[in-house]
Amino acid sequence: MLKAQGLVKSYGSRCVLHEVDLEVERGECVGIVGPNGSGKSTLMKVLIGEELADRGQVWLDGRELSLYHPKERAKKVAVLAQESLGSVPFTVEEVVYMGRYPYQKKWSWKGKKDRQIVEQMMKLMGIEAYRDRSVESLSGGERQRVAIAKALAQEPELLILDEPTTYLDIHYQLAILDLLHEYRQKHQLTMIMVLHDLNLAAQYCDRIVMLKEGKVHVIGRPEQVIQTRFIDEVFEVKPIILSHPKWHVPQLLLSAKRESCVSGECS
Ligand SMILES: Nc1ncnc2c1ncn2[C@@H]1O[C@H](COP(=O)(O)OP(=O)(O)OP(=O)(O)O)[C@@H](O)[C@H]1O
Repeated sequence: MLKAQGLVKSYGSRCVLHEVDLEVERGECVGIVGPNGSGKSTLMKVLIGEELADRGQVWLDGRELSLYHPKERAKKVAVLAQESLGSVPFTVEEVVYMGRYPYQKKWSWKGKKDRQIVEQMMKLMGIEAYRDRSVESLSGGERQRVAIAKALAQEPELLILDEPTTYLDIHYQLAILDLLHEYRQKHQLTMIMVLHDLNLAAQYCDRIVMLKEGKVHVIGRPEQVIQTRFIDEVFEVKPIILSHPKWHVPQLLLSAKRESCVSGECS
């Protein structure tokens, strides 16, 4: 579905992506993890053509990304950027309709299919009750669900999400990732998502790419990547790693550096 080869990107004299290669199969979910400033968002931007790489190439469905007309590309790829909606003076329903923009024809705006899909996505994300509310009046978590509904209304083949669980409480983190997982399986959707939470990445991603200073440090299945050694090398943290009792994927237990609390007294 997506192939990137030899991506190099600098801002001024600072190189933030060094020879990054990535291949993502159709229907696969790939997580991008790494410390702050390691180049995750920059990689996302290069993969969707929002930023141009200084070197290297990206192919989408076998065709070089730059050869796609923006509207044609938007039918294939939807993006949920960080803070993607910000404060916009539109209603929830209007924003979800914006996801249908790539399908807009001159004389047939808001056709039956557009209406059906917008309703379906609002229902899926549990935001129908807010349809007439201004997006500005929503909480961060509610706004995030509107942004995901808009992205899915695009009916993409590839969904790229930059920290989709930002602002979401633990209930909605799981609810949204479960919904996306289910939707992905039903529709053979390919997903690439930046996640800060390594435990969620291990549970929801088929493969994980761990970046360090703009380079791919390790790539593989969760059990190949979520290892104490790599986490120490990349994040400078030595976690305890356990196997999830239900899903048998690695899960991290972080240890505070201070002495632990014993019988309620913290030192
Ligand atoms: N437009 C820009 N101009 C200059 N430097 C930039 C620009 N965008 C990103 N950078 C720098 O590139 C580096 C990588 O940034 P990027 O946003 O890709 O990191 P990230 O891994 O997504 O970080 P975070 O986890 O904090 O979101 C950072 O040092 C950042 O300051």
